[in-house]
Amino acid sequence: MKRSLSEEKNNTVGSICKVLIPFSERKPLEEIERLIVKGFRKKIWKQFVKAIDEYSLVKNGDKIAVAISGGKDSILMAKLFQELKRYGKMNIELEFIVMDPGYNENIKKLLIDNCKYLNIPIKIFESGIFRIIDDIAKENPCYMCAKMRRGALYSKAKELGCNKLALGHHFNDVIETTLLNIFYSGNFKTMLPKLKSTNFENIELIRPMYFIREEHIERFIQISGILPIDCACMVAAKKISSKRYEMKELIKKLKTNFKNVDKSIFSAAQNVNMDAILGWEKGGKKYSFLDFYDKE
Ligand SMILES: Nc1ncnc2c1ncn2[C@@H]1O[C@H](COP(=O)(O)OP(=O)(O)OP(=O)(O)O)[C@@H](O)[C@H]1O
Repeated sequence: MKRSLSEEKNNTVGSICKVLIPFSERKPLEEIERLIVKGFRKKIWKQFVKAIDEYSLVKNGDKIAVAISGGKDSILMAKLFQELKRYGKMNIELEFIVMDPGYNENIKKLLIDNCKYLNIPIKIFESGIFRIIDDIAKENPCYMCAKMRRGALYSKAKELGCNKLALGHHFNDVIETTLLNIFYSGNFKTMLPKLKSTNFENIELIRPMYFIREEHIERFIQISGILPIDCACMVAAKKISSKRYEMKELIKKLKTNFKNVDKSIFSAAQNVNMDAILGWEKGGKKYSFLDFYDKE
């Protein structure tokens, strides 16, 4: 029997969805903005600026589409970009884009209300992705959804004349992805801080929250009194998030014995020793250490 999307959501979303309960009423906007550049200067603001500098993510004249899902990460990212424009020396233009995949009314209302309160001028566009995925991608909904979502965001960014698309992935997303790839795909591949789109010319994807830790984002959101969207997926939230959740728990457990284990996982992608690796892929071509063994 075919279940409706709302039934599906009730059945799939549950224990792994972390709901962030605000510590207090929403703080006034000026206080929230001050919190970003003062209270969380070291843990959030400086990390944001560091990623931008270290990986040259933003340049003068950029027009950046800041992708907002309404979750904690992208809400903070939007505010960070506004602060960068306000205080930074860079001359950039910002567009805040929200793709509505078929959110239910309450979720959409919460998203719009949060952005209005935070003075984030969003442009919402509909994609109908949840419905399409529910109909055509029963086997691998998360993969299809992520692909379609990326496509929809790139298209909108291009339509608005942007040369960059910013996503709110953070430090924990990066190391969890690295582990997911090792454990479930048998490859060593991380999430990069920037990449050029192969399908959409002249547009670069950037991840300026690359160094920011999730715990600091959560704390900032809770102190600000914002109630972000959580688990808005209505199709298959549990499938991929449960694996990600597994990685989160594993890292947490490992940290009790070795507190820098997260840093090590992150650094591993910066320190790949090509003299001690069996095989690799570059530009779609596979190589083995044997290809070079007798030539050295
Ligand atoms: N519906 C959407 N509209 C616009 N951008 C989106 C949407 N969904 C995801 N994104 C972008 O992709 C990023 C990663 O998406 P993912 O679903 O993994 O989010 P997340 O880790 O839960 O982060 P967030 O807290 O921002 O939702 C988001 O931070 C956001 O920048």
